[in-house]
Amino acid sequence: QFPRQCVTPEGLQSGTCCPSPTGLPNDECGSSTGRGQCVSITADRRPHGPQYPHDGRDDRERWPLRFFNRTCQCNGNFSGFNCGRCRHSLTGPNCDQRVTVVRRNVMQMSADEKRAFVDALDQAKRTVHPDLVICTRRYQEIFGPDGASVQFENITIYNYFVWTHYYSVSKTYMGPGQQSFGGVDFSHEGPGFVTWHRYHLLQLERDIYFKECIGCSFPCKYSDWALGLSSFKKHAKSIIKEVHMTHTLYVKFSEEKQVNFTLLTSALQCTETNPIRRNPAGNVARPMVQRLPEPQDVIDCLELNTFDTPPYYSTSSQSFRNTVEGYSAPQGNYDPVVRSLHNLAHLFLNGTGGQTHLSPNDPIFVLLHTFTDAIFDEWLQRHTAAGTEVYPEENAPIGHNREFNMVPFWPPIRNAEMFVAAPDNLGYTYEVQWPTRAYTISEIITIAIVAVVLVVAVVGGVIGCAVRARSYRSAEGLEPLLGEQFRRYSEDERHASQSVV
Ligand SMILES: O=C1C=c2cc(C(=O)O)[nH]c2=CC1=O
Repeated sequence: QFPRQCVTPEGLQSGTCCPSPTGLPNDECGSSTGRGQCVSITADRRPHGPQYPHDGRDDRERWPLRFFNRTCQCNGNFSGFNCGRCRHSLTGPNCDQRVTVVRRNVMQMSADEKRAFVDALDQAKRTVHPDLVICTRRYQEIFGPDGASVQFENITIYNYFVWTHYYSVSKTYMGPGQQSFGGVDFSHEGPGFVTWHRYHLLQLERDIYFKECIGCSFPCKYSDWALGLSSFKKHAKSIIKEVHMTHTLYVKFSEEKQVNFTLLTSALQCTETNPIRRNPAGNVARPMVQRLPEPQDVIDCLELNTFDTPPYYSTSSQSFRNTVEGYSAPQGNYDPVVRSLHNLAHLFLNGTGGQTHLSPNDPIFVLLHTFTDAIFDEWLQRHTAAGTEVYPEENAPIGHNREFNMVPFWPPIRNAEMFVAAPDNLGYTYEVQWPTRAYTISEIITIAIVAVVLVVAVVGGVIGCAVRARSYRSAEGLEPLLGEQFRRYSEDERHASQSVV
């Protein structure tokens, strides 16, 4: 997960990763054209949350300081490890043209559109990442046995997407003969969950966009996993088939026991014959996960006002983040036996997609997480003003994830993409029909009573008016309008009707 140009023995020893986007000398971070400059990284030094009782044992803490302490800081609309790219939603040589893609429901796409989506993922599975390589060992061993053969590997674009998730959830290696620590992972069960995964999808979208399709776009697609089991059964086969990538259905990084070795990835040992497994609704040992979330669950979760709550963990109650992640009931109350929303959708798949260290191997992950992100997007629109930071820095909780996210958009590394701001600057929008809340029994009774009262009042009023009009007409009808017999008001009546000033 580092730029290929930076992982030379000299580059690692210098601690500086500031490549030039043009390849020209004296142009680190595109400084000659004002794109960016090479700066020292300041990582957040506040203590980790209590869920992670270690300090300095894991390369991922205060990322990426273990590897590099100087990187590019890009100016204005520029972005990327060398400031050679544009920020999300911008394109063109000067990064001043806005592009917005629409992330659509895969079930509403034509056969040709679906094929194009699957083909793009398939290409991504087979195309070596143009810029990034992965680090296959822990830092102590990064220079190799001879001190000069650095331990990095090429990886394809899709497998890089799998890898970043895998790396983020890996246990902390505590040393030979000691049990690895798995009490937290670095991308789930904490405030960074939705933002980490948002960036994860953006990264795939942008890598495919740049590699495959310069000048066009590759928006992620979603599938609505909150249909409930009965609707899902109607659509499930096609949902699952949509992303059936025939020649690439194998699992990378499959060995969880890797945590006991210093080798980080078993991909190197893993053959491409290890198939992706799916058995939706098939976990008979755990009936609770044989169902899918319901539309009402999404409605309830979107009503929670607070983004996250203490202890900023999988035990938080009344936290939108913990609820959409699926460790709380959809109404927000934490219950250790509950699995809902995103977690339930994963576990429902009952196979590769249900195991955190494997799940992105199954490309249905993209559809599942794009819908999770759509819920986050809707929550932001309903609960924050445009431009609001979900956590302004001074209010940011010190949860375990806050300290060491794997991607630099959340502390520790500050750059323009760090905070999740208004959705309109991310370059995509969603096309989702959000379910609306069904009325409760008491609301239905109240509405019925009010309706009956109104009807009675209106009907009564109409009848009353009609009767009065009739009697008036019958009385008046007897009198000529302008005849001698025209009825006069009595003197008393006339006085009574005069206003007193
Ligand atoms: O891939 C994932 C698999 C998960 C399983 C659970 C669970 O609640 O047991 N949660 C998961 C999150 C994932 O991202």
